[in-house]
Amino acid sequence: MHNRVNISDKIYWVGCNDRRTHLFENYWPIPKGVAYNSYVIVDEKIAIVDTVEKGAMDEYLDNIEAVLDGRQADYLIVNHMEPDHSGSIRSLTERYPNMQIVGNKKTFPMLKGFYGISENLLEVKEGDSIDLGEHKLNFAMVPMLHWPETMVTFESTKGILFSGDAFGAFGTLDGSIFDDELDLDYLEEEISRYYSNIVGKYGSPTQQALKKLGGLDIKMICATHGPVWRTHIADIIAKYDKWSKYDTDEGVVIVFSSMYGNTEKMADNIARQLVKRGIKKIRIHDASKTHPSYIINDIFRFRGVILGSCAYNGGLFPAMETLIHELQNMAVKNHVLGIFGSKAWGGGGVRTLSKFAETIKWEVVAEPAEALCAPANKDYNQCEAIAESMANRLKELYS
Ligand SMILES: Cc1cc2nc3c(=O)[nH]c(=O)nc-3n(C[C@H](O)[C@H](O)[C@H](O)COP(=O)(O)O)c2cc1C
Repeated sequence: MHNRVNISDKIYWVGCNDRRTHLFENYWPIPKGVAYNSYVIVDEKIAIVDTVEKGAMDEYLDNIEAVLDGRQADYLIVNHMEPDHSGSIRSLTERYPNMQIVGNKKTFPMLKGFYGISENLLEVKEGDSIDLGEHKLNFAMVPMLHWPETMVTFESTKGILFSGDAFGAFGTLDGSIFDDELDLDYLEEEISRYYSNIVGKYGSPTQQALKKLGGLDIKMICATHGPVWRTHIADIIAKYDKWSKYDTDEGVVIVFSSMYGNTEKMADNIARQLVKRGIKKIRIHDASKTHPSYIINDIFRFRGVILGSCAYNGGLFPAMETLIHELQNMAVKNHVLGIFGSKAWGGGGVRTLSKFAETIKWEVVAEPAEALCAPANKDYNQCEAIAESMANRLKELYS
C-alpha cells in the first residue's frame, strides 16, 4: 500500500527525496541530498501547497493521487515560484483542470513567464484568507525571503505555517518527517548551510518576516525542504533570528589559497598563535578544496575571519577570488578580519584582499603579513601580530 504521510488529521506530506542530484541549483553540493516538500489539505475543498522539482514529478503525482483518492484538487497555493517548487505546476493543472492557482501579484508574471500559465488564477493579498471547510488558510507576504514573490500560508485552526523556503534545510528525510523523529545533529550543518547560502543574503527581509510571524501561535512549520518542525520550533526560529542578525560566536575561520605551500605555512602559524591565546574554535579551509558553501557557513558562525592568498597574475588566486566575490555579493556583515599572503614580485593577493576589506567594511585587526617567496621570521612575527590582535578583539567582544 502507498505510504500516506499524515502531518495532521487531514493534512498530508506528499513530497519527494532527491538523492541523485549532486549540485542543488547546479552549484551547491548536497552530499546528503535534499527533500522537496509539498502538502495536501483534504477538506470540503482540497488544497495543495507548493509542488516539487520536475525530476521528482512522477513520484509526486502518485503521492497526490494516493491522498486524493479520486477527488479533484480545488486550489494550488504557490508560496514560492522557484522551479524546485513550481516545476510540477503545469502537470498539476493538466491533471486537475478546475484547480485555481493561488498566488500574489508578483507570482503570476513568473507563472506566465516560466510555464505560460495565465488562467484559473486567484490573487491573494496580505491578510486574505481562504476557507476550505474545517481549515482556514491565511496569507502573509514575505518579500525577498528569498525571491520577490515569496509568501507564507498559515493554517489557523491547527496553527500550521507553510513557510516556503524559510526554515528549510538540505538533506533528505530518511523515513522521518518531523524534527523529533530524525537525527538533528546529523542534519545540523545542512540546516545552517541552507540558510547561510540560500537565504543568507536576505538578513533584513528575514528579520521583517520574523517580526510579522511573531504574533502567530505556530504549532508546526512546514517548509519546502527539510524536516517538519513541531518540537523545536522556538529553536529554529531563534537560529533564524541569530543568523539573520549576523550574530556570530567567538571563533576564527582561516581560509587560504596556496599553490606551493608558503601561504599555507602562514595559515598554520596564525592558527597556532591563536590557540596559544585561548581561541579554541578555529576552522582552517583550503579554498581550492572546500566548496565556498561550507566556508561561508563557517563564516556565518564565527566572528573572526583571516584570509590569505598567494599572488596570482597580478591579483588573487582564483579560488579565493570566487570566495570573496560571493561574500561581497551576499554582503555578509559584522566580522573582524586579518589578511596574509605570499608573492614573488609585484604581489596582488594581499592587495586585493585589502581592497575587499574596504568594500565589505569589515574591521581589519592588524597590518597584513605578506611574505616575499617563503615566509621569513619577520613574516611569522607579523602573523603572530595578526593572531594577537584578533584574539584580543574577540576577547573584548565576547567577555
Ligand atoms: C601562475 C603564477 C602566477 C603568479 N603571479 C604572481 C604575481 O602576479 N605577482 C607575484 O608577486 N607573484 C606571482 N606568482 C608567484 C607566487 O605568488 C609566489 O611564488 C608565492 O610565494 C606562492 O605562494 P604559495 O607557495 O602559497 O603558492 C605567481 C606564481 C604562479 C605560479
